[in-house]
Amino acid sequence: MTTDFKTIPIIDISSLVSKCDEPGMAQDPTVCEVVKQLDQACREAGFFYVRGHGIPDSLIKEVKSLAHKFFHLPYEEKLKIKMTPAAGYRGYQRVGENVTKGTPDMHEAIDCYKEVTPGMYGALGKPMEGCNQWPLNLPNFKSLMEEYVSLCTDLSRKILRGIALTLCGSADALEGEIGGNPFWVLRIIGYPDVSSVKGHDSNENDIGCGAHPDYGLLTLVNQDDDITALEVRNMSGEWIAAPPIPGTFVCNIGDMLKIWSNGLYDSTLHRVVNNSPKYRVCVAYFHEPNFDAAIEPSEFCVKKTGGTRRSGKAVYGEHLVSKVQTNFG
Ligand SMILES: N=C(N)NCCCC[C@H](N)C(=O)O
Ligand SMILES: O=C(O)CCC(=O)C(=O)O
Ligand SMILES: [Fe+2]
Repeated sequence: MTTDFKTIPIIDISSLVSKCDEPGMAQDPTVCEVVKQLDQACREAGFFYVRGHGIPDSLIKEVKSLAHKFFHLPYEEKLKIKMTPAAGYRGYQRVGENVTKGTPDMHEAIDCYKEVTPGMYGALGKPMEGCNQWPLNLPNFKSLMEEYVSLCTDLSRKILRGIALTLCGSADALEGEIGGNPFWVLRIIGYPDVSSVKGHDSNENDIGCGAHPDYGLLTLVNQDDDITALEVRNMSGEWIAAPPIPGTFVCNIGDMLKIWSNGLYDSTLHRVVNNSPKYRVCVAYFHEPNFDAAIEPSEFCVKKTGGTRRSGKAVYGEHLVSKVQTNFG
């Protein structure tokens, strides 16, 4: 459960990032301080900013700048990498094609997933089988995004070692069968500016992305620097802004970590409203469990939360496929 938080905490994770693979790191006072702050943020908001994460600012900026370049291409060009079920739901989706709770979202996006080869996970993985579709005439797009994914994967692994430490005293508890071979999702998202969305009298279409939780373990949001559009719902239902803070990622807990923590951490609802006169991009990296992991409340967290299991088992891949299939009608 979240609380009535009014702001989203900022955590400097530099000591966790530099020491999380050292033996004895669990006793290091600076690591313990980061871990304590992570725990508090995850309990109270399920959302936090990280600084001191070690991913170069130049790369973070370049990723957004290439995203802007792609979305500025003519529509026919973008359609060359159109997302289809046959392509494993990978590729470009136009504005309004993604649907949240029955309402079309006012965003366009490229969805990318870790590769799933034919037969890799049997029937479970079949809908996601395929290779990513990259823009053909932005030659460095693929290599830049792949480098970005690899750094985000490593950073998420480090943050999850801190979270595992606070939840059960052992840094590798979310590795192995849970997340030792993590699946990932990258969404490169563009939100039209307010004038192009509210072209006519209706304003029911002004939601860039409707209220939703994320699906996996941990999300890293890299958003445009000058527009506040992401909003997070607190316990009373108020929408708390998550404005861009240069040099940081916004991080949030997904459904699988909610289950594993037995609800101690919530996969907090959030939405995107771009009321700005500028086009906004966001590149969201989703760090997920192993595709075929069966996630259930961990013993430590059941004890911490009073002894009652608040959830049954969920297979991550099934959860993802059911979400993806309803996202596109
Ligand atoms: N992989 C993630 N988390 N994607 C988030 C997309 C959120 C919107 C989607 N239509 C939904 O309803 O979930
Ligand atoms: O655009 C953003 O800031 C967040 C996007 C988001 O929540 C998502 O794609 O899951
Ligand atoms: Fe999200």
